[in-house]
This record gives sequence, C-alpha cells and structure tokens, in this order.
Amino acid sequence: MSSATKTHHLVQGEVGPGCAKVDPIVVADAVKRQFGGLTAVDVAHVEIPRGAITALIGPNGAGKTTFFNLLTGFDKPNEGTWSFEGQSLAGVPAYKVARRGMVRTFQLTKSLGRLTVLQNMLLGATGQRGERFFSAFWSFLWKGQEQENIARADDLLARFKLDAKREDFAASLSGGQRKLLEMARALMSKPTLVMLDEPMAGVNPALTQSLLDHVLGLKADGMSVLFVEHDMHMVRHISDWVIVMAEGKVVAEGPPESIMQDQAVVDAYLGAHHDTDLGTLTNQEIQQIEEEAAEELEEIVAAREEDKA
Ligand SMILES: Nc1ncnc2c1ncn2[C@@H]1O[C@H](COP(=O)(O)OP(=O)(O)OP(=O)(O)O)[C@@H](O)[C@H]1O
Repeated sequence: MSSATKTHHLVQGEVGPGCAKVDPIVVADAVKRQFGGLTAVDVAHVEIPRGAITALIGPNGAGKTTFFNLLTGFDKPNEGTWSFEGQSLAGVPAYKVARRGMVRTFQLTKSLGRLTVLQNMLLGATGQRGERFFSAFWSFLWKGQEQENIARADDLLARFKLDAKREDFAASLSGGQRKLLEMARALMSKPTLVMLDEPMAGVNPALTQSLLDHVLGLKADGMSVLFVEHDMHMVRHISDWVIVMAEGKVVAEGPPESIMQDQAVVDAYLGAHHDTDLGTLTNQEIQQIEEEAAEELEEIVAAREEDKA
C-alpha cells in the first residue's frame, strides 16, 4: 500500500471560499444554473489548483454534478464565465473541452456494458444509442488514428490491470474494475485535468486501495484531478484540497484535515442530512443527471452532423 504524498502551498493569500490559488488550472466566475425556479449552481468564484488532487464535496443536491457538467460543456449555465489553462471555455462544446485537455469520466451505462473492454476504450462500434453517442463523441477527439488508439488503449489497459479482460464484455467487470475502465477511457485523450465522478461508488473495499493508488498515479504523472465523492475516506486520504458546495454555492474550502472540522461543512451536511452519515449517501441522482447530460450531448452531436450534411 502506498500512502499519499500531499501537495501543499496551493493558496495565494487567505484561505476561504473562492480563495486565489498559486497556479489555478480552472477559474470560474459568477456561474449560475437554474432549473425553473431552482438555483442548482450559484458559484461566485472558485479556482481549481493545478497539479493537485481536489475533492468537491457537499450534501445531495448541492450542485456538484451540475457544476461538473457546466465546466465540461455538457450543460450550459444561465450566466457566468470560466477558463481552463487561461482560456475561456464558455460556450465551448463538450468534445472540444475534452480535446483541450479537460476530461470527465462517465459511468459505465447498460449499453456500454454490451461492448468489450477494448471497444469501450475505443468506442468505435455503432448500434445502441449509448454507443452511437460515445462513438460520435470520441471520433471528434481522435479523427481516425485507429492503430495509435489501439496501442494507447492496450498500454492503458495494462497499466490499469485490465489487459486480461480486453475481449470480455464490460458488463462482466466488477464494480471496481468498471471504475478503472472509466478512468482508463478518460485517459485515452491525454488530458491535463481529469474529473472523476464518484470514483468510489460501487467499489468493493478490497479494491479501494488500488483505486486510490491509480488516482494518486494521475497526479504523479503530472495531471490535475478534480473528483466528486461522498466517500470521506477517499477525500481525507488522497485529496490535497477540498471544496465544499451547499445549495449551489462554495461554502468552504481548505486542506482536508482542517475542512473536516470546519463548522460550515458540518452545518452544510447536517442541514441537509440530519440522519445521514457522511459516507453513506447514494449516487442515484448523479446517474440521472449523467443520462440527461448524455442526451444533451447527443443533441449537440446530431446538430453538428446536420451542419456537416
Ligand atoms: N436537469 C435538471 N432538471 C431539474 N433539476 C435539476 C436538473 N439537474 C439537477 N437538478 C437539480 O439541481 C440540484 C443540484 O443537483 P446536483 O445533482 O448537481 O447535486 P449534487 O451535489 O451532484 O448531488 P448528489 O451528491 O446527490 O449527486 C438538485 O436540486 C437537482 O434536483
């Protein structure tokens, strides 16, 4: 078992919600997303540090997944600006965001389970709705460098110890192996910022350490990581920085050891979950939103294809 080497000195000036980072990779300003009368995201200012592992935590419905979707171009805010590597990303579609180096993981949906592990990495097959969506998404990124893609996929499968599963249906993988496949797939496009959506959900405790090691490995390879997670063990042990959202806003941020004792954090959780443990929340909502995001991307892809025709 390896232990996490924490990255320090991430902040410039005072620590608190919206504080400036020494070297931010993402900067968001006044980003707001409303659904009808509900304000899901209302982030005044936030900066994600480069070269570090940042956890985005908060109670169910805090707006974490919506914020993920906004940053990565899978959803559009009502207002606000944000930049990645110093360049504005407002209005940039998801596949272009990914091409620029900001990639998020996707949960392995039912239809992707009917593809092999290698096909999942390449996502070249067509047929099912989900497959078409991914195929279109990734083909924009890659533009037909098939041999290179297979070589890269094989390297990644070996690194994530999934090479023996190469020809197996993804549906036959365990929960932990699926998470590894999701991570490996995200790395296909050589990202600089990897955004992991609940990497611990559905993972058998026996595989927990291996998963944590792989996330630490991303940082060791020079990538920045932002993850949404309810598993406080993971947050405490591998994150260098924690950002807390509640009711759409950033209510606290800081290093994990101090954030866990922060009154604003305790209040944010207790306010929404009087009877829930920090570590036992469900990820049902995230799945629902991902499906909605997938539908939206499909529309974007369809619109692009119409443009080309
Ligand atoms: N497409 C949508 N239509 C209507 N309401 C939505 C939509 N997407 C999200 N919401 C609402 O926005 C709020 C924020 O949801 P979001 O899923 O971003 O929170 P979260 O912090 O990721 O929660 P969880 O930890 O449970 O996944 C919730 O009240 C949710 O019901």
